[in-house]
Amino acid sequence: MAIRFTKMHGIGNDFVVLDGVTQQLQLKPRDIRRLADRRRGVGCDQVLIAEPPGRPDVDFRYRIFNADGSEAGQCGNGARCFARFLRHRKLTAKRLITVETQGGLMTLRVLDKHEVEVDMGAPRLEPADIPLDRPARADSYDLTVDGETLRVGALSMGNPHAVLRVDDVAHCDLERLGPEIEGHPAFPERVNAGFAEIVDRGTLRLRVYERGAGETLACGSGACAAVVWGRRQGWLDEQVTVHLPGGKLSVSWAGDGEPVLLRGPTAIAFEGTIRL
Ligand SMILES: N[C@@H](CCC[C@H](N)C(=O)O)C(=O)O
Repeated sequence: MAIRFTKMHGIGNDFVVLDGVTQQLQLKPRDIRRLADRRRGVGCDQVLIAEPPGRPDVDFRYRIFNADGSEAGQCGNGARCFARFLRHRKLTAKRLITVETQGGLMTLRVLDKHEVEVDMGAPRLEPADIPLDRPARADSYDLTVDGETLRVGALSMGNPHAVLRVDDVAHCDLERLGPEIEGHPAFPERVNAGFAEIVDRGTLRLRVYERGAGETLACGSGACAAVVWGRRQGWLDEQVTVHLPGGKLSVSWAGDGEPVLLRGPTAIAFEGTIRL
């Protein structure tokens, strides 16, 4: 099977994006792993697929697969690239696009040639919605990792996130703690692990060890989760610039029950065909 693809990235979080509207695609987890393989395939953190919607009030179905072949409910950087891809491939001419994901509905707003803003919906804080194996909702949770107790925030942005506050993100223990938090038994569907340094009330530095992909250069939903947790702790204002290894994103959140807005650039790296 020969598949046309577009290789994109949002500040270095990279994607193989596929048109499953005009192309017949039936990909198995091993095909996703092959596409994502940086030596044997195209290489990416996530594979994104555009499909026809399952309901009339939505423009497209937006499917997200991690490099390890698992399917995810949300990808913020991917959503921005997805909007640009839909217009680039002439699948739509709209600037305001509604998509459905496993994690819920999202609105994508194309601001100019490169910049896209995504309405990520309201964060979900109940343990059952994350999912997190804890009997009651709390501001932070104790997580035992390697005999050490970590105090983390946990919430869902349509996908699960744990956020840990660190003093210096450049020298935090992400390589050791990232995989331990990702696979911690308290998170039955695994979790994305964010390491956040609060610089001031409007600035965060963040690194994310992503579920199913390892450390990425940026994670949009991770940036939103870190801002939500930081704001609920009283450390951050409504508008926050999040600095990630690959660049910066803008996140704004008015507070409980309100949607999180994520804004940043998108890039097309190259296009081609791969035989699976
Ligand atoms: N890179 C993403 C998140 C991708 C999915 C995540 N690894 C998961 O499994 O939930 C983003 O920009 O949000």
